[in-house]
Amino acid sequence: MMSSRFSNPLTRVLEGENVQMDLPVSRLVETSLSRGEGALSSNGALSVETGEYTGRSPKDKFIVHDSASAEKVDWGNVNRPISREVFSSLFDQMIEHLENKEELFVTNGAAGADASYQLPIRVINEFAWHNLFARQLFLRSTGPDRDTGMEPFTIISAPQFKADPEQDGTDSETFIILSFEERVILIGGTEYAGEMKKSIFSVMNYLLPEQDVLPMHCSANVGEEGDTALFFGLSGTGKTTLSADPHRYLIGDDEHGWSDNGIFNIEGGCYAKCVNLSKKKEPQIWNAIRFGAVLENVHVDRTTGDPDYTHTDLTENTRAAYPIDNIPNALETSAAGHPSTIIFLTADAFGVLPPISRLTKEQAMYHFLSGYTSKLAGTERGITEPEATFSTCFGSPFLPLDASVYAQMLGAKMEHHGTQVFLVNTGWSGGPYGTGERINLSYTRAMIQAALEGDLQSSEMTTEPVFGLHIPLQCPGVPDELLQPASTWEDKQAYAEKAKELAHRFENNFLKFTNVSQAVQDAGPSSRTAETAGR
Ligand SMILES: Nc1ncnc2c1ncn2[C@@H]1O[C@H](COP(=O)(O)OP(=O)(O)O)[C@@H](O)[C@H]1O
Ligand SMILES: C=C(OP(=O)(O)O)C(=O)O
Ligand SMILES: [Mn+2]
Repeated sequence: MMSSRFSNPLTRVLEGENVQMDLPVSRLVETSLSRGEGALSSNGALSVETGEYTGRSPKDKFIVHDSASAEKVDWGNVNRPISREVFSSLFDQMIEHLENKEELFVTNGAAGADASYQLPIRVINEFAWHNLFARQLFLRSTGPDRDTGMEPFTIISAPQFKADPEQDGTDSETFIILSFEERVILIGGTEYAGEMKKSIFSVMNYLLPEQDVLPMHCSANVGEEGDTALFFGLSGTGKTTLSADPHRYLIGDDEHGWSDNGIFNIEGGCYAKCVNLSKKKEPQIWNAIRFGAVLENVHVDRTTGDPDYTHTDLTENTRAAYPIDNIPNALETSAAGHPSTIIFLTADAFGVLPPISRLTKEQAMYHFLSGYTSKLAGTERGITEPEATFSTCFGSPFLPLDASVYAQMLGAKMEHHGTQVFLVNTGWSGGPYGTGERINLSYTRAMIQAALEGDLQSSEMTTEPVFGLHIPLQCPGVPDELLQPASTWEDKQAYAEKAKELAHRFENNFLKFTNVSQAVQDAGPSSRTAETAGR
């Protein structure tokens, strides 16, 4: 197996007397509490605060530029190169930092529920609650029969270690650095636990395509008939919420692989947004937050210990992390057959996309490449209100390779398996963000149910003129007028203008895709049509 010049200091750290290896959940909770890292809330979950960083720091994320990555990575604003020297110096400093700690917490886990594609991972933390998070979010002990002899990918997360940008060559005191050559991820300066989860996702996005498996930023569930559904979407668009469906079996809430055998979950837990969480609207998630779960930056009443999900005083990006089996109908195998339906979730802050529309094969490719949505407040540093963005494959912050790699794989698989695709707007309607309203969750659920149960197949469709989207005239449980975006806007002229503006954005964004067939290019909106419609 690979022997790296870094493995020795790592082995030294792991053999240190300060290491607490693979503590069970109850001990990790106890230890977090006794170290004063958090408090128990009345539902039994451990509640913690992460200080200044309450969302991801994409601008502080780097990939080491080395012989392994040089030719493979799609370098740019998302995948920013950093030298081996910078990595190696930070690595050495972090090792020293860890060796000086009174206690260290190490969890051995894995990513990828399908044994053929499983990656062993090891997480080294200075905080017990981070180790609890890792234990709950990643796949748990792989067991001796799964011991492939593969060197684990190691996360070293030491938020109290802060870089000195002048000396260390980072952009700030915070850094997330992935080295594919050394199979190490360094995280310093930030306590937001989502960095650990999403950096392993980036690793899987790098490794799986080599094995002919498509990694996907999507949730997944399966119905009684074995009908698998995937829900792609950028953060906050509803992957976790909509995949927790009492009528279907949950496979995973955020990251999956699609191989020739079907789909499998990459993780062992869920990471739900909690803002305005209500027992009535989201009972599965509400009930999943209990002992062993971690509440991150949720306001907890000091007297009663009750979480108050309406508070956003620390951040809008409040989170709950829990093992997937806290959801009653989670599938034990974490795997299912080839998807029959794919749903692209978009939170449209312009308020012009229909709440549900059916996509042709070409439109599906067009929208997958475009990845139009809004960044919602709080998930990334600096985002305070919904901001329109195009995020290729609905997950560009996590894709080390050129987007076309993933898009081509998806196209081929959808074609081969005859997967039907819908675009679902879980964002605004009746006007843009600020004027319109967020589409009611119960309506979104009804539309998705209809799509999955085949009720929209026979429904009559109308073609919306600007984006060429096919909108059902009717959907059980949803008022007809809500289905047609133009009819939800009082000011029709304003609607036409906004639609045109969004169409322009789509067109401008798509200019970068030069290698795409004419049919796919033609499947996008036409701002010329929009001009006519606006007159
Ligand atoms: N129509 C809707 N569809 C889905 N989610 C909605 C809708 N309206 C409001 N929400 C809220 O948006 C958030 C979606 O977050 P989540 O499911 O965690 O997203 P993701 O998993 O994609 O990051 C939840 O807080 C949910 O309550
Ligand atoms: C955890 C994140 O995303 P998601 O909501 O998609 O899980 C994130 O973007 O930090
Ligand atoms: Mn989620």
